[in-house]
Amino acid sequence: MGDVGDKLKGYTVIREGEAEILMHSSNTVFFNKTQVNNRDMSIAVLRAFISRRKEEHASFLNKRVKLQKKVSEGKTSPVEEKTASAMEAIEGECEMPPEQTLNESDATKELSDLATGSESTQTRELKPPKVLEALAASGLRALRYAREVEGIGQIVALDNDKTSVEACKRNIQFNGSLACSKVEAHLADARIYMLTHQREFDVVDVDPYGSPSIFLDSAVQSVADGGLLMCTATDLAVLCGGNGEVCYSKYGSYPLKGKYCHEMALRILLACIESHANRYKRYIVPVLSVQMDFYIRVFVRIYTSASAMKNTPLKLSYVYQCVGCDSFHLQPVGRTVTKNNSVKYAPGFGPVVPQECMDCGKKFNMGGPIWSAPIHDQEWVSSILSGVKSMKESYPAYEKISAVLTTISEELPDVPLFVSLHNLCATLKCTSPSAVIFRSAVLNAGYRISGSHVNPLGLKSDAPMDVIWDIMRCWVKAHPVKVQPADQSGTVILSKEPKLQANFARAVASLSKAQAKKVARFLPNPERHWGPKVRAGRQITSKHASLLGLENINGSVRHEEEKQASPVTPCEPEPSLDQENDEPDKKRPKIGEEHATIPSCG
Ligand SMILES: C[S@@+](CC[C@H](N)C(=O)[O-])C[C@H]1O[C@@H](n2cnc3c(N)ncnc32)[C@H](O)[C@@H]1O
Ligand SMILES: [Zn+2]
Repeated sequence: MGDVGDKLKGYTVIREGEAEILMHSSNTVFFNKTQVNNRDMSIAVLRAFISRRKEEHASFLNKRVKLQKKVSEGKTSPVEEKTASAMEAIEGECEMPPEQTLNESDATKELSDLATGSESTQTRELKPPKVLEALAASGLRALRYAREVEGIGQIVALDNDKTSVEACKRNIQFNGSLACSKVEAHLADARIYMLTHQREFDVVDVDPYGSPSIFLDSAVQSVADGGLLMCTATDLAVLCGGNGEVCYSKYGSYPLKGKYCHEMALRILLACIESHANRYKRYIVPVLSVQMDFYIRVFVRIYTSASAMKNTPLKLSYVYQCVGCDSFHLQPVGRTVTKNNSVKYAPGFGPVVPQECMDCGKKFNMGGPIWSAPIHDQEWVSSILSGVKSMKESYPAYEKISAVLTTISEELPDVPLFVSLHNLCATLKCTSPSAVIFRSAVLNAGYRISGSHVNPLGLKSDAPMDVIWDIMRCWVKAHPVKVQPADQSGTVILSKEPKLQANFARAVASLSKAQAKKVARFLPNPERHWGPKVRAGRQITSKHASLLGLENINGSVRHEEEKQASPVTPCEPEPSLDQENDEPDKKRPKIGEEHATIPSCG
């Protein structure tokens, strides 16, 4: 007992979910308790992945039995024969990637799926999923996966920091025999490890300090076919347009400042992962993409198919955003042309906008390319949400993650980005209609509308911008504004007569389901300073203190290091919570109109 007591001297035990870690008072290994939301959400997705994988495997076996029956009866078409032999080759663990054993042009999607299913779905026996936690720090996440996710297989936890790996090993021991049998920790550079373990992991988790960009190329190669890549980015200031060139150099896309910048950040990250995957004839299918607290996190499945990869340009778009009125328009990167039953790929027609904004006459900034296809799979979202609700007690961050998932479940899946009601009103300098009234006018005009999980004031709609402005013109007719200078965007917009007569009568569907059921959608932070932590081992400066709060840095400020660059540049959170009648925001400076240097989100 004395020995154990001595060994634990200077440590405190931190418990999250089922796992416990030892944290030394010197706190040299990274730990941020605010990431409980991130870890809970990942556990929820992992659970859904495991059950989905079982269903897919059962369906694969079923289809294969049917196909084999057809083969033995000699009733197969040429495509089915090829599929059957491809499946045999897969079972015989041939070296060739499955998609190369098929003639891609004539194999039907379903049959090709049968032949190219994930390695684990290809064999009779479904092995428990192997997980890589590429940037593990204390190992808390890996330990929670091991202890809380039923049916999980081996978990490899990596870190390139010796102290972190030692702490991780100690924590594995501390969590008992189950943890010891499932989790192993290694000192390694994650990039090299992933590159030398190609397609080996059913799940790869990348949770870095700041940007994941340097890990993406090897991460997409390390995921098995049909496997899941989970990836965090905390560099929101970069992704949200604080420094467009840096974003371009890291992610290959230009961000735009605006109320939708957090959703744009998610879409930039997805486009970037897709571009790395494409290099290896792979492509992504997003399952869930979330912005929470001070970071974004995406969950995507990765598949291999040279033919499916040709669809990538159809899933990407540039974004034209007006510098005057913030109207935005998507410019697809590619398109398809169908001729005599054959599909050909071509560059997108453009530009989709004239030189001057059709609404206010100002110029456009062009951002992107972004991922403009759906960022969530709504079937997955429902099953993750119902899984979370059925195991409420096992999620320490239940309230937060169920609120986020509920809002996501109501997002229009096929509408990228959104308008902000306050922003529209700020442009026109008018009072704001309530969200319910505005939603009603959009619905009454025959369009769809939903909220957005990234912004309580964001409204997603398939209504074109001219319809949105017509609705606002009609609103202003009933709620007049003071005369403004002639060159202002709002004045130009209001000088045109609306083509559409907006109907503001309350529409039945104008309340979101969550609002109707009075389910919380946006929760305040549980504590003050619920934000990012500095890199472990970094000297704390008073700059960090002002960013993170004294509590989060144990009060240890080193004043002489004031000039050192800050590793964290958190993006300001949106201020209001489900407020529908607030005054419009002050307009932010526009890129291209003024020299905006603040790394804010909008
Ligand atoms: C944000 S922390 C990870 C937190 C952890 N995932 C959790 O949930 O608590 C990032 C970790 O990545 C490690 N790291 C940074 N670069 C790395 C690399 N190239 N290879 C492996 N680990 C790396 C750092 O030492 C640090 O411990
Ligand atoms: Zn405009």
